[in-house]
Amino acid sequence: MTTGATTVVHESQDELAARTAARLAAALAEAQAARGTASVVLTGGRTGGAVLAALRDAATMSKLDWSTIDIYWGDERFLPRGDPERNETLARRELLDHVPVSPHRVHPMAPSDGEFGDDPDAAAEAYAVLLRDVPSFDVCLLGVGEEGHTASIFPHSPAVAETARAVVAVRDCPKPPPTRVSLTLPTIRNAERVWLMTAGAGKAEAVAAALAGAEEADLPAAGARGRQETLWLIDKAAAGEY
Ligand SMILES: O=C1O[C@H](COP(=O)(O)O)[C@@H](O)[C@H](O)[C@H]1O
Repeated sequence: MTTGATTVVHESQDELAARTAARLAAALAEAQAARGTASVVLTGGRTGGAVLAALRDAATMSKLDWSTIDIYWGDERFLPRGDPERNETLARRELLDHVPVSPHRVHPMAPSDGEFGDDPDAAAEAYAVLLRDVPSFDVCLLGVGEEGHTASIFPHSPAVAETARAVVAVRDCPKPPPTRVSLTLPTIRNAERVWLMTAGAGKAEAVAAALAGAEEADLPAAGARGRQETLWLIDKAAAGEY
């Protein structure tokens, strides 16, 4: 259930992307000022991609030391390296190829032609091992699907009920591609700030249900929240304001 969440409604998807990019740059700069490093979990999807593209252009970007930012993913489509459908490919195209990140601080989930071969369980387990050394994420960016999925946690799936593992393989997804790797809700809830970002009238029903307190089994996005902050960053259409 979504409790203690704040909703910020933007005029349009473009404004949502620009304002969220500036908000993200500020949050990461704050973490760097406090600790010398920062960490962010990226998401795929249309809004996620638009935010990354906007971050490239954000005025506040120059305040960031990209070399000390650790970059993770909330979910990945289990496809070959470089596949255009991979969330990693999207993030590299929209942002990472354009900023001076440290390659050793970029932590993609394994592709289906990587070291674990075509075994999403092994890829998920390896990512969980990697995360054992990560006390908490500063910011976890998430998208929201029409049916309320977030990361690759779909309604009434084994992933939404997972409480023991940090990362799981996801099979038979209703949205293609069918095989994915995803953080679980307990891992997402360990992030300091969780920002759910979505736009368009097609998302209005899911947003309204989540904010009204839907059960996470029915609507996984309703179970995503941060330790310090939970923000729903949406446009007017997703807010049901036409
Ligand atoms: O499949 C996915 O979809 C969601 C939402 O995408 P959108 O295009 O409807 O904004 C995304 O957050 C997730 O990372 C991705 O794998």
